[in-house]
Amino acid sequence: MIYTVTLNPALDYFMNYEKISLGEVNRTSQTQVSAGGKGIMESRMLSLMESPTTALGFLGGFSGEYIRTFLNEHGVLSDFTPIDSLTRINVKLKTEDEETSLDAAGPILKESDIQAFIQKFENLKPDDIVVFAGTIPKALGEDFYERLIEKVKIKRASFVLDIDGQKLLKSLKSHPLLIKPNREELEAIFNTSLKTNEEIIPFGKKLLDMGAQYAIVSMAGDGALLFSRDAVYFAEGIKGELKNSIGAGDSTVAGFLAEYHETKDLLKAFRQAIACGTAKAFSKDMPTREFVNEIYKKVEIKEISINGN
Ligand SMILES: Nc1ncnc2c1ncn2[C@@H]1O[C@H](COP(=O)(O)OP(=O)(O)OP(=O)(O)O)[C@@H](O)[C@H]1O
Ligand SMILES: O=P(O)(O)OC[C@@]1(O)O[C@H](CO)[C@@H](O)[C@@H]1O
Repeated sequence: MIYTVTLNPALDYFMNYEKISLGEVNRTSQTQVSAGGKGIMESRMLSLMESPTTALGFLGGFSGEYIRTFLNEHGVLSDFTPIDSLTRINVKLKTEDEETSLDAAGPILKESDIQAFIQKFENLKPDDIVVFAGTIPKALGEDFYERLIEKVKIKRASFVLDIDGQKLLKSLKSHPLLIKPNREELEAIFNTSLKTNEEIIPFGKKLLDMGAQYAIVSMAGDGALLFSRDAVYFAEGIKGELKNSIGAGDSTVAGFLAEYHETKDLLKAFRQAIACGTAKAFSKDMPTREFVNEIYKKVEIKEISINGN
C-alpha cells in the first residue's frame, strides 16, 4: 500500500482570467473546485494508475467534507482524521501567461486529533511506502515529519519526501526512497542559482550523498533529472498546451511510485513519472488514463555521464 500524508489539505479554488488588474473588480465565469493538498493529489494520481493507495491527514469543516466526498466519488481510498477546525481553501489564479497561488495557513489541531492520527502508523507493513507531502500546520511543530519518519522506520516501511527547504535536508539521514525538489527548491536549499543540467547535477548528487536513495529534480517545461547511485538520467520537457500545472510535481511523484512499487524498474518508473506530471500539466484537472498513456509514448530519457555530457 502507498499511504500519502497530507497534514495540510486544501480545497483548491481555480479562477481563470485573461488578465488580472490588482485593486479593481475582476470577474470570471471560469472557476473550478477541486480536492487538493500534495498528498491528496498524489493519491488521486496513484488511484488513476490503479496503484493501491490510501490518503491520510486531517480534514474538517465544510471544505474537509467536500474533499472527503470528492475522493469517495472518485474511488480514492482515504482514512482522514476528523477535526473541528476548517480545512483551508487555496485560491489558484490563472491568467494567459502566469499561474499564481494564494495559499492559506493550516487549521488548528487538538492533541487528541494528533494522537488519533499517529495511531494509524501502527498498522504499517514493511512493503508499505509512506509519502509525506506539503506544508505542516503550525500546531504540529516543525519537526513533525521527523517524528512520523521514526514511526515508519520502526515498522521497516519506506518513505518519500515531497517537502521543501531545510526540513527536507534534515530528514535525508533517514534515507528516503525518493525526494522530488523542483529546481527553485534546490536553489533555495543550497542558496545558489542553477540554470543548466551541468550546474544542477553536482547538487542533485549531494542529495544522494546526504542519504536520499533516489532524487528527481523537476524543471517544469524543461523536464526533469533523475539521480541514482549508478547514473543520472535526463527526460526532456514535452511540448504541449499548459492548462494547469498545479499538482504536476505531485503527479510526477505518484507516477514514479505507481511503477516502482509494482516492478522496482527505475527507468520505467522515471518514464511513468514524466508521463503523469506532463499529462497533469496539460489537463485542467486530473488527466485521463488514456492521455497519460499517450504522453508516455513521447517520453525520451537519456543517461548523462558524470561530467554532464
Ligand atoms: N509547462 C510544462 N510543460 C511540459 N511539462 C511540464 C510542464 N509543467 C510541468 N511539467 C511536467 O511536470 C513535472 C513537474 O513539474 P514542476 O517542476 O512544475 O513540479 P512542481 O514545481 O513540484 O509542481 P507543483 O508544486 O505545482 O505540483 C515536470 O518535470 C514536467 O515533466
Ligand atoms: O502548502 P503546501 O502544502 O506546500 O501546498 C498546497 C498546494 O498548493 O499544493 C497542491 C499542489 O501541489 C495544491 O493542491 C495545494 O493547494
